[in-house]
Amino acid sequence: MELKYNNLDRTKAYKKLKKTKPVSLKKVLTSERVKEYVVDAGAGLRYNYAAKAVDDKIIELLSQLAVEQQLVEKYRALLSGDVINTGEKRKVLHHLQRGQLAEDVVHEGVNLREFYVEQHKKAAVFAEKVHNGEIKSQSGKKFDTVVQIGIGGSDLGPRALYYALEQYVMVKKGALPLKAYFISNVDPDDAALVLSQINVDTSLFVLVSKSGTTQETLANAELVSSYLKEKGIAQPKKQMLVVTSKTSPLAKDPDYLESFFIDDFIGGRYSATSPVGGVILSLSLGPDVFSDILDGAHQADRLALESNIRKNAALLDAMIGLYERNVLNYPVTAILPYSQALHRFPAHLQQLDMESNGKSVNRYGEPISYSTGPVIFGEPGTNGQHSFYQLLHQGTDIIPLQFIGFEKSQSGFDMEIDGSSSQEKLNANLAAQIIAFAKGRENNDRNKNFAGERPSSLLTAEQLTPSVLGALLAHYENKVMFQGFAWNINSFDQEGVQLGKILTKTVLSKNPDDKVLDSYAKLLKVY
Ligand SMILES: O=P(O)(O)OC[C@H]1O[C@H](O)[C@H](O)[C@@H](O)[C@@H]1O
Repeated sequence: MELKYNNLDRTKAYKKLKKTKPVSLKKVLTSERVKEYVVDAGAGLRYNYAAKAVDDKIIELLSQLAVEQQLVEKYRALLSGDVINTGEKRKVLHHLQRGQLAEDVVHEGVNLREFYVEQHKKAAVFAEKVHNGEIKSQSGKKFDTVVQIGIGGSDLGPRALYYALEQYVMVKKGALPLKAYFISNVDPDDAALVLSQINVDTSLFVLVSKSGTTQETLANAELVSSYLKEKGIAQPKKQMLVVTSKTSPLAKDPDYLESFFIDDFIGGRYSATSPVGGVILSLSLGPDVFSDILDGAHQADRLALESNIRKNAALLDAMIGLYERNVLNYPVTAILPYSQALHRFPAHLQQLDMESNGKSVNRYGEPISYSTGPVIFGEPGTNGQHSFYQLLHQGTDIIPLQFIGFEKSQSGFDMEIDGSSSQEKLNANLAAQIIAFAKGRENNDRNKNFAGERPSSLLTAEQLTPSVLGALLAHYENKVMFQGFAWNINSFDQEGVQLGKILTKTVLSKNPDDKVLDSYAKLLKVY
């Protein structure tokens, strides 16, 4: 099928959506709807949209929009290796890291699925050798710690996934194969704190940079190397692994203990299921756990091919999000996991969503006249309830909410206090919030009045397991992708991060040609 890339405001369905009347949650949210408005999101994850301000008519128009913008067809084209990242003229192949859904993608004579599988296997074999003591530290000891040095996509996804499963693996395996730490910020206090907490003699370091040129990561690698030398480790690179692309300056250095490769077709924020996440997660949690994450992600990727919007959780979530952004004009979306293990997951989604869809030009570089990606933020519940929920309930803006919740805890550590377990209390809070936001409560005292009509969705599963986590990760990646297609933007480049990098260089050269920049640099004692 021939693909057409049209701006959102040129579609018929969008014009019809603009004319629809808002749906009242107080009227439509029934217990039947809670049971019916559910879609399988893969690996036991379910997307419940009963408390979203949509009805059958709006969903039908969202479905028409998805058809008109050829969203699933564009996803298929992406899977087949089309150059979807038009800005950088690149294929977009993160899905291929976790399984094949289209014909082989061959680039310059290389079957890329085979290349990705080979790198995953290499990471698994390496991790096993570290775990069984075949690969030891320079002083002949077994490694017990792994530290990732990377930033942005080379940090946020892997870090969020590690914390999401740390407890789960400790309970399942009795102990973590290796404990993981992360150094990302060029703020020297970040590295200092991590280094003060570990035994460097038994620590492996994973230097992760797709480009191999990121200032913060290279500075931290040097900082760590010199610290290791100070601590008597003669060859720091022999305790360091590299994850990078084959074309990066880091790829050529044979002194590192081992190197793992990705390619230009895996965007940083989409790289958690590549060796960027795979090396540290295989070392810290085990290759079996990483493989289950890939499996869950693949299940979600497969479901995202479904053309019926009511059976395609990522597509439905994407289109409801678009309706909230472009028709209801809500500028922010909150991610609220009722799971402490997901405490870094909103931070990952901030990059995933905002770096992908924070764009003002279409894929051809032409200005667009409608809103694109929302501001994303979030914190786990119930902590957030005691922090910013005041604004969510009674603030002047309506902020759509994305709840995430699980029936069971990961640890099983719990007891009944005042007639309920802590897990029951957690989920009672979650259920209560959904209703409080949707239905509100009238009070003659305006200060105590809850207007309600604040929409939310709920992603839920029995437990946060590796495969559920993989499905959750892929669900959001695919949601962001579908929204980008619908807005006709390129979700896979990030030119917006460049200007700051360029100006930083001019400051560090101690001679910026902008006088105001010079004043700020002096104020901050850069020179
Ligand atoms: O992996 P690297 O090449 O070091 O890149 C790390 C990060 O830095 C860049 O500035 C981009 O904004 C991110 O998308 C990227 O993930």
